[in-house]
Amino acid sequence: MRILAIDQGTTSTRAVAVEESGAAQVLSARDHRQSYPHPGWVEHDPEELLRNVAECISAAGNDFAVVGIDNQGESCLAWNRQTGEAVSPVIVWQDERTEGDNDRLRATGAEALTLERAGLHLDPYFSASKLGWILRNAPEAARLAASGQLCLGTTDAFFRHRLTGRFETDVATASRTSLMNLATCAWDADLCALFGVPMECLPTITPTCGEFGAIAQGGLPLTASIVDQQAALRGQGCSRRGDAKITFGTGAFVLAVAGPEAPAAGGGPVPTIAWSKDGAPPVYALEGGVHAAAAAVNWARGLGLFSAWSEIDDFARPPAISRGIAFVPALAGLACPHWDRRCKGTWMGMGLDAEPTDMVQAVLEGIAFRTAEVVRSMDAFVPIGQRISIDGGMTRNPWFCQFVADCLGREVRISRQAELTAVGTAILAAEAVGLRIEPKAEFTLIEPGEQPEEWAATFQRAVSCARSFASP
Ligand SMILES: O=P(O)(O)OC[C@H](O)CO
Repeated sequence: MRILAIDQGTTSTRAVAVEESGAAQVLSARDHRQSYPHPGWVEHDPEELLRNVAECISAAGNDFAVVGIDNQGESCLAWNRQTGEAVSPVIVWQDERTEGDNDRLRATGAEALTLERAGLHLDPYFSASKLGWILRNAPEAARLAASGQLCLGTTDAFFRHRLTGRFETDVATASRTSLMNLATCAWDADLCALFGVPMECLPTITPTCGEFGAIAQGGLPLTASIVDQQAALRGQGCSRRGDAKITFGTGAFVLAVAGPEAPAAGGGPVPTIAWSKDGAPPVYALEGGVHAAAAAVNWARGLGLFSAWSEIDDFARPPAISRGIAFVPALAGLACPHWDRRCKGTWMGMGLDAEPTDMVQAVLEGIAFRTAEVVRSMDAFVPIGQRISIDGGMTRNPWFCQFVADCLGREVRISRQAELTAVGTAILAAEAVGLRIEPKAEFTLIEPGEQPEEWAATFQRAVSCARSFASP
């Protein structure tokens, strides 16, 4: 028995075959274009994403029991209900164009409503203000809305509509929009009105696994649909309250299982749905992200600060922070727990002796310090276990993993199992039809080393300086 997982992330789309043993093999992978049409705007071409998904499914063949698909979270778009044709670009989760809209809503006191109902504060990260923006700025979307022919949704709903003919989204992805009531798991009329999103344009909310129809090309049944971060949480085997994982991808996302009750919404870490099965109450999670992780490292490489990855998996000099050099990786704003969009990436403390290597070392350290800051902020809502599972491309860097463990003051566990996001998606897809995938529990454990307390304090000072530079 093999399950096909389609991992549609921020930078690429991959088809992964997952065996009963959890063994995962990447069958095909396609990158897509990132567009930055204005400062702070990030877009994808919906047809390119869909083509990549369809090509990945075709290339994989038909020798699978079922298919699951995971998506890039809050990224969203508008399309024509009749033709399925997109009438807006995909506005990506990193996009900041609705910062002013969110500020204006905050000034009216609307954040009390979003926190109470969706568990989310006002921020361009979540889909709602982006969908409202599309309706106000894409004339074709407004025309279709007037004639009852507009679909608004996250990328998963677009793929599912075009692939299976069913206009549906899953409850975990819906919990990232700020339009869904976190307690009832239904679209909320007041939230929709607040953001100017007509409720009738939104997809039907389904559990994360179930019978979601057959994929038009090839006829394989789609039985799971979920946000990639939640899929990774499942793939890491996190199931008890406090079990947590960090995926170091484009961004670094910490998710912790909260259990059958939604964690309190405080405007720092974000309560969210982890997954749900038909008929059963959902499992909640708590999330906090560092919005530029591998994106920051790639950016540093693009600047010419290093060329080969092997150059940054060990450093001759002691940590940059111990030498007074810090980098705040706020290249896409400073997310949890600050939610300060104006703050930008900032190096501090360099003298004439500073070298490119010091700057990259500070970038890696900054990502680790920020991640530890996120975990600390989550601890107050859901006590996080003493062992945290980590995955993602950056975990191939042993120096970085040790530094993360030191900053967290916790043991980190790196699975030898590859492709955990796809594995999590496949586990859910299999469960929907009564099949089981049981990955082997083989890990590398890294014990935390002692880290002088003043390093975290120095980093916090750097964060404060970066924030006050942005908003004096
Ligand atoms: O596609 P990734 O792996 O960068 O993850 C994106 C997150 O789900 C955004 O919240």
